[in-house]
Amino acid sequence: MPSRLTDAFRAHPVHLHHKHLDFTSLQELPDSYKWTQLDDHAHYPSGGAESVPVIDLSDPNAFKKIGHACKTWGVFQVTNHGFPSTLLDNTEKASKSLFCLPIQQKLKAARSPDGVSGYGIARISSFFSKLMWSEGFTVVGSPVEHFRQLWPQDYTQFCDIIEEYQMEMQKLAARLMWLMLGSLGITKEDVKWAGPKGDFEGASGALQFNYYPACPDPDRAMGLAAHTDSTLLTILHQNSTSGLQVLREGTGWVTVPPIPGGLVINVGDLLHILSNGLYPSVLHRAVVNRTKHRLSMAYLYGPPSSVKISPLSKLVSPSQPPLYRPVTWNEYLGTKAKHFNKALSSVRVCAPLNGLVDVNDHSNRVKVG
Ligand SMILES: O=C(O)CCC(=O)C(=O)O
Ligand SMILES: [Fe+2]
Repeated sequence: MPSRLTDAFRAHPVHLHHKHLDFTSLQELPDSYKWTQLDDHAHYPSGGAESVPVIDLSDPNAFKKIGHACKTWGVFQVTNHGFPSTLLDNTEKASKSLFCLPIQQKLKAARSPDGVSGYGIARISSFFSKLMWSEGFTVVGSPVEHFRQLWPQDYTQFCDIIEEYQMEMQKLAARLMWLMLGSLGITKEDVKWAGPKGDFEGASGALQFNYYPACPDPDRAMGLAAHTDSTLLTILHQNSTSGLQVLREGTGWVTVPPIPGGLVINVGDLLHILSNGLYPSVLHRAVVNRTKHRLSMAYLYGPPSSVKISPLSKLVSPSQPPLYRPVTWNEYLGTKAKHFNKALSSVRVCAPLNGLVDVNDHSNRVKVG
């Protein structure tokens, strides 16, 4: 499967040059990194009293709380999720040591224009005229090829950590899928592609490490511009520096504070489609910090490559017609590579019925070029 996901990216090359990545040499924010209000959603206020729900997975009411969080926020944090904490620590250490390598070393593992794995700037950079204050590393499938270039002597220990991380994340993602779908009344019979054991056997994930160095002028810089994820769901671990923000209708940007051992769960575009628009895929971004670096690790979870994702039949009725046409993950990634934040509207077949707001129509408020 990973090779199929790789194919989707190969079909939609992104030509980015990676030469701006030596942040350590920059004492001042260059103009090419200075974002204005027009470049993003800077005109939305930050703050507000509301906060993203935190849900303890050992709480007997977790199920109900997840459904409510998905409907009203499209994002929540989980604690007591059972993901091994030493594995989180070791993976964070591995990615920190990756980003701390000299730039020339990191560039040996640079992502090629038509590739998906490797080191480089955010793929969404091509939609913006300004550069983002971050660097990234993506792993799809085995990391061995790139890790050998980064750490010729001791790459195997890093590979072991990452492979275990992918395996554990896949298990947690399947569990979260059922909690999120179950809240909509969806059972294993309704999702044939979840496989006979209901463990989403053929599903797969990409691992995205993001590093945001301390920035001399954080108020004018942008770590990662506003976007939704092209996934079913995303599981994000962040280090102790805050920076992730989600856009809350009527409130503005809300910071998702790091909580020790907590994981952030986002509804992605494909779960939005599957839920026939009931769960919004949350618009989010990362801002940067003057004195502290920030690190995040996102597990981007998607369906098997052959599966067409469309609104689940239980969620469709004459009064709730399907809002989206069926798409595979690969097709959707292609649409995203072309239309970015307008991708969801481009696969929509039906306008929301009277009185229903299309929670994901960001097209009128996102500048994409
Ligand atoms: O760094 C973060 O908190 C956000 C990362 C993110 O949104 C992504 O990798 O898609
Ligand atoms: Fe994201």
